[in-house]
Amino acid sequence: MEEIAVKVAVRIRPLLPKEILHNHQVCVRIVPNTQQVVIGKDRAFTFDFVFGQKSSQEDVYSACVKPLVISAIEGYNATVFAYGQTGSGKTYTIGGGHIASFSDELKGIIPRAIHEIFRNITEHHNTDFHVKVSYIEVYKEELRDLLELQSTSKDIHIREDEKGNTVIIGAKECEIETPDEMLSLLEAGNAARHTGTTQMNEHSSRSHAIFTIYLNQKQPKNGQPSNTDEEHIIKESERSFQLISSKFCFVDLAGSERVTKTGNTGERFKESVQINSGLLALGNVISALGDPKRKSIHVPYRDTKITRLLKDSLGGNAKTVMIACISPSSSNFDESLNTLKYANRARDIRNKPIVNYDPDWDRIDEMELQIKTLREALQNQQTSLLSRASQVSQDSLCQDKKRIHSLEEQVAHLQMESYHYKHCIDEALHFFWEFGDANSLKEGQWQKMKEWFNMIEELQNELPDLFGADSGFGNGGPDSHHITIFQLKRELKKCQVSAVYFW
Ligand SMILES: Nc1ncnc2c1ncn2[C@@H]1O[C@H](COP(=O)(O)OP(=O)(O)OP(=O)(O)O)[C@@H](O)[C@H]1O
Repeated sequence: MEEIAVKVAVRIRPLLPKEILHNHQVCVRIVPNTQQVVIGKDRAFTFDFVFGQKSSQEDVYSACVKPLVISAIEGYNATVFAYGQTGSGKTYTIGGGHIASFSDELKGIIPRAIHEIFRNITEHHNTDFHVKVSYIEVYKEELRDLLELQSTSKDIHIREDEKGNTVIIGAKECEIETPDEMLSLLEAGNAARHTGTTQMNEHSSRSHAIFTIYLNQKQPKNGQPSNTDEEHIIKESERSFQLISSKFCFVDLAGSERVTKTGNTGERFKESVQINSGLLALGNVISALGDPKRKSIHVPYRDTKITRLLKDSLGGNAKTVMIACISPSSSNFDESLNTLKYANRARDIRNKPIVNYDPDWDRIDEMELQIKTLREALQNQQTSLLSRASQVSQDSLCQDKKRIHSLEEQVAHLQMESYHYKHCIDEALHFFWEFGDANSLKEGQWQKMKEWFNMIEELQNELPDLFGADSGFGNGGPDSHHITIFQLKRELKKCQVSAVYFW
């Protein structure tokens, strides 16, 4: 996995009207055509990007943030965070505050990124995007949902998933369809954020704010042509997809401040203490991560909420840009020098960005494929069962035919035998009639003769077909044999018809 450094930009804001009024001197400058900032006479620092007093919002956005938007669309997590002394221009740069009152030119990073993200979404015809947004703040070490103000800090928790991603549980995630919807949530969240007036800044942010855009994309796996390409239309059920989930965090940190200088008392003083301790903890995390022996050093992420929230952005799997904001005024020399040192340490942090494929989706994809294969196997089995059954029916029909044929032969044989016996009986009968009248027979012989005649009569009644209905002992003969064969053929026909009906 490739390691890349956290990129650090420095932005020097212009002198403010009141600073000009008080004749403040400028103590910071940029060395032309370099990425160097010099503070005082000769303290020089090199950064990835440097922006002077004349740099526009668009300059900052397109150099530092636009590449991160592209990365987020590709599936990387991205973070941009603004750090600096109170009143140095963090909220202005990030795009907080009352954004609707700004002209397009003055709009900060978040509104620009929102438009860029939606522009990219409309260009990716092949991909289904689901966009969500959450907006929370850490105020006096408590989490607050800026999109659901009635929820309490106890409802929101910070967790880490199995991949080391920071997950905010319990914060409202709003589904978004258009850039305007997202901008109005940003505006509403900005308005709900804790701000206050201090001597250093009329609209000072008293909290760390994190605006997160979640991008879930369902896209065809590599190598599959687009369905907009008419020659390659693939059935939806046959396409295989991958799900990529990334997030883009925009972090506006509360400003570091010297309590003596701000003149804060009461609630503002308590806020200052919390803000400074959070930023100190963040400084410790940055120092630990930038330490060459960092693998053996404990990184104190768990010390504060803001360090826990930024864990995957600092030393994790995100692509991260830090924008250090400084005031040019010599009255803020010490704070600006501190910010430059702090920012310089952040350049040593190495992250390991990865594209966030959703393994659950891969499993679903795999299961869908298995179901498809099983369905096909089941269908094949049904077809082969049917053909086997029809083979069986053909076989049994053949067997029936054979059985009927052998029965026919048996019946013909019996018919011939019975015809032969009948012939013998007829012969015997004629012989007895010729033999003489009853008087020539003895009593016993006459009795036997009568019994014999009765037996022949009974047989005639029982087997009329054999003896023939119209004659004494009938003339059954070969005709009755044909009748039986005809009946058997009829039975055979019935068998054939019922076999065809059954299958
Ligand atoms: N690059 C800039 N160009 C013009 N004005 C700027 C610039 N940066 C900051 N300002 C102005 O400076 C003032 C302080 O800026 P901002 O509120 O953004 O500071 P901050 O660092 O967020 O302060 P805090 O930490 O107290 O919230 C604002 O009036 C803002 O409009």
